[in-house]
Amino acid sequence: MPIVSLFLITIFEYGASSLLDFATVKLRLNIRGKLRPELIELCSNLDYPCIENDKTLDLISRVKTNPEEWVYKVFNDLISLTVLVMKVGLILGILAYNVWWAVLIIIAILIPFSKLSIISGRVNYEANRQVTKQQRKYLYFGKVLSSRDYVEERVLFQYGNRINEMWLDNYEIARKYQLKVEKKWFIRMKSSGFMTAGFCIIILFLLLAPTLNGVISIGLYVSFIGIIFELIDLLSWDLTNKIDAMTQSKEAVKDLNSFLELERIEGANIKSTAPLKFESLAFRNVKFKYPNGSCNVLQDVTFEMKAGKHYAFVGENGSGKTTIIKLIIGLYRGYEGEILLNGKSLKDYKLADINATFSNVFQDFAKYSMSIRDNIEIGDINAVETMTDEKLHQIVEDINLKEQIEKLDKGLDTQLGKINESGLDISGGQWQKIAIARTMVSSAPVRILDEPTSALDPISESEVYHNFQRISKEYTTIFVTHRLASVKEADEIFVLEGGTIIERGSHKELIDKGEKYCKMYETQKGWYV
Ligand SMILES: Nc1ncnc2c1ncn2[C@@H]1O[C@H](COP(=O)(O)OP(=O)(O)OP(=O)(O)O)[C@@H](O)[C@H]1O
Repeated sequence: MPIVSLFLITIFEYGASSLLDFATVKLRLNIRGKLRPELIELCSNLDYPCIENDKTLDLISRVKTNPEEWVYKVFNDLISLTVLVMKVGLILGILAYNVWWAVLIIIAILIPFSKLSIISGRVNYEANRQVTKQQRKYLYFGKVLSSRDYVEERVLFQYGNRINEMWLDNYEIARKYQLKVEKKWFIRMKSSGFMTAGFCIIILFLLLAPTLNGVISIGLYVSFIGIIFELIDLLSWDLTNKIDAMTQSKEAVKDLNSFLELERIEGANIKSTAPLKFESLAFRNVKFKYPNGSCNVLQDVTFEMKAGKHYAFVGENGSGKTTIIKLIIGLYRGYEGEILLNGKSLKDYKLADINATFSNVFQDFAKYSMSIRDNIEIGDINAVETMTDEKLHQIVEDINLKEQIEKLDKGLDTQLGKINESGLDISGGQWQKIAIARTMVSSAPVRILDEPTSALDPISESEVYHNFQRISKEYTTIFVTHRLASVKEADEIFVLEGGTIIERGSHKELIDKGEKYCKMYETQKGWYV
């Protein structure tokens, strides 16, 4: 019987541990499969100011680094802690049955040490938070040193050593901080372990007297020695360690909750399929300060735009042109004053409606490592299925890219960027033309181009402008530009300075006025004469 039992137990032990390994792998994969896609979707719905905020960025980066590990750890730590508590409880129970006062002493020691472990877990996770902050910096410098986006300047300026130093500085701060916290943690844990061991040994000494007096038998005393040493092992390291790990996991889950509570945009990633009929857009005494900024970058901005007209914002660097565009397309809602779309506050519109009303090309437009076709089609995400080659060919002709695309073996299906092996690397100006094409493909009634032709050669620039204006006749257009020659045709030009509109009118009116705009225009004209 004993041999058969031993055999069965061995088989069970082996089978159970293999089963547990399998279940663990499956659980991990399941958590990953559920959590990752949801996190990615939640990230893409984040309100724009959240993405610009330093603290939120750190939170996102912590949450995105192995979130499934933390969730799995909480589950795993909870099970191991339960097993440990049961073990300790059983040993204490045996001890209590024989010498109840020893158990009271042990419990009295356990309470402060458990608290210490909880504090230590929090400190450790806080260290993790600090390290992520530093990590974001050194990862950035690492990217500057290795990414191909920086390669030309890296070679030209030979700044490798300097950036390497910056990388090392930030890396060292993170490393030293972590080391300091881990040292403290080790000393704290070890000393509490030694103290627990000390107290347990004192109990053994105290039990000597009743043993010598015959109250406790020698056999029982010997088994107490075994039990107490087992307890020392569990209490001095395992239990405190587990409580610490559990607290860290709890903090990570708190982070996950804070991430879930971040402000999100209802209906982000959705574009209304039926764009609004655009009638007017008005700014009334709009003042605006960036969430992380110290002062207003827009001061009492007031203007009105009507459907079918062409408008332009001009002004020096930093005067607030792009900020106005960001407010128009609903990226920020924390402004003073009023922004009215068709007479109704912009804040009362769903983002899906705003998205369908405005299409724009930003100065720092994105370069997608996808085919030329996909790069253009995402400009009207609702019409991807119905987009015809004819329409796409017309657009590439309008942006002066037809000839170059025709020379490519795969034409519109040529992959751009470097993530594909056969990806084509195109020039800055060509990327810019593709970004402009995204606006042209869109059915939004208002088209915004923010500094759209900075990388274009003069011939392309004039052709793109000419074509853009020709095909945008029934649209309302808003240009932000430094090239004043390109805004001559605009119905109304707004001249910005220090976040305020200082002049407005047609090109002719502003030239006749002879003030800021006129001076800027004359200066630019002087370059060519
Ligand atoms: N995300 C931001 N957070 C804080 N301040 C910002 C942010 N973006 C811009 N600013 C500040 O707002 C002011 C206006 O910037 P904006 O980009 O609107 O100027 P701009 O007229 O478009 O300039 P440019 O002609 O150089 O493109 C600047 O002083 C800038 O430093």
